[in-house]
Formats: sequence, structure tokens, C-alpha cells
Amino acid sequence: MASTRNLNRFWEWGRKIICVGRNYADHAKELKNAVPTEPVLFLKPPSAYVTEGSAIMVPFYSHNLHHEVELGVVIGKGGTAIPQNAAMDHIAGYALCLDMTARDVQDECKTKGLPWTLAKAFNTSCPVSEFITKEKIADPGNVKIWLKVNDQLRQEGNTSQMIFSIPFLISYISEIITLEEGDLILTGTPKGVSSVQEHDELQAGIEGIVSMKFRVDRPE
Ligand SMILES: O=C([O-])CC(=O)C(=O)O
Ligand SMILES: [Mg+2]
Repeated sequence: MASTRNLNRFWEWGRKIICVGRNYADHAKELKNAVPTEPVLFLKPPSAYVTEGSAIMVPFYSHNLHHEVELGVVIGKGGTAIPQNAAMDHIAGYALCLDMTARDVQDECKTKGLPWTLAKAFNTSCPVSEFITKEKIADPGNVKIWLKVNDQLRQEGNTSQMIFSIPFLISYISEIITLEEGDLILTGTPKGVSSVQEHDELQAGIEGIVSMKFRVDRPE
């Protein structure tokens, strides 16, 4: 049955944000990580969402906040162990997303063998664009995503470079974590991640589809 709830403001639903790491070989390599043979997964809480008009806040405990531009997939129909050949039917649409990462804290977590929660899940760590209906992206496996800091191009990639495809990810994730309507999957970032400072302006887009703008700030 079709849902009567409006996914245009999916970030208000309070559902899961499931992130895929190291899904582009060029980014895995730039951080000197091995190219994975299985998806690397982590989570952000819904309190991580921030939309245009509000600032991205540098966590007080970090001095190296990185941007990671990623294509986000918004789930329209939930499911468990969704077969790859049915995966596209479970998508309601897309959003451009930033996986903001406290890289210094992540490095420390890696060294100590600790989870990435403090590096990835803080308030405002998931800026999102407006909701993009499924029809607007004919092939999510072939769109160009980009990000500029203060008008300087830092990241540019194509989702065709993903190691694990969107149908594969939906199938893989849903075998472990049941997907629900309103969930968001962040599909990983291409190379070019770099540091941002308070007062920087981030601009990002999916070529021909959407663009968005965020300012970076630091709590007093
Ligand atoms: O922190 C990382 O490098 C892993 C990650 O999120 C990504 O590859 O998008
Ligand atoms: Mg990421």
C-alpha cells in the first residue's frame, strides 16, 4: 500500500542513517586504507541531520573536520533481505549528503580500535539537500557529484566509480539491518576530502539535478 506520509522532509521522520565507507577506491587510497572486499558500514543518529539555512558545527573536541560529499538513497518501501533485483523498487528518491567527519578523532579511534561514533555521529554531521524524487535520477549509478569549499573545487566524482552498487548495498544492508521507509543510505565518498574551518562556505551538487550550500561554524 502506498504511504500517505510525505517523504519530502524525510529528515524529520527520525529514521536510521546507514553509511557506507570506502566505497570509492580513490578515496580509500587517499586515506591509506585497503580497498574493501565487503562494504564497511557505520551509523549516524537522526539528530545528525541539518538542512540548508542552518550551519554545520565543528565538534568542540575536533581540530580537523573533513567534508565527504555522497549520494544518499532514501528508502520508500522497507524490507529485510531484499534481493538485488528488487532493490530499486524500495527506493523513494535521493538526496545529496555530506558525511562530515572529525578526521583527527577518527584517526585516534582507528589507532585505539574504538568505534567511530565521536568522529561521525555528532550533531550536524549529516547535512542534506532537498528530497529528490526517484524519477529525477534515471541512473543513480551514473551521476556526477562535486563539492567546493569557498568556491574552490575539492571533490568531483561519478557514482559509476562505486565499488558496491546501490542494489548490492540495499540487499547487503537489509540482510543485517531491516530497512524502513524514511531510512537514508549514504553511499560513500570519492577522493578529495579535506579540512574545513569555521566561516567556510561549502557548496555541493549533483550535476544537473541539485545544489546546496552550508556554512561552517563553531560553538562559542
Ligand atoms: O571516513 C571514511 O573515510 C569512510 C567513509 O565514510 C567514506 O569512505 O565515505
Ligand atoms: Mg563517508
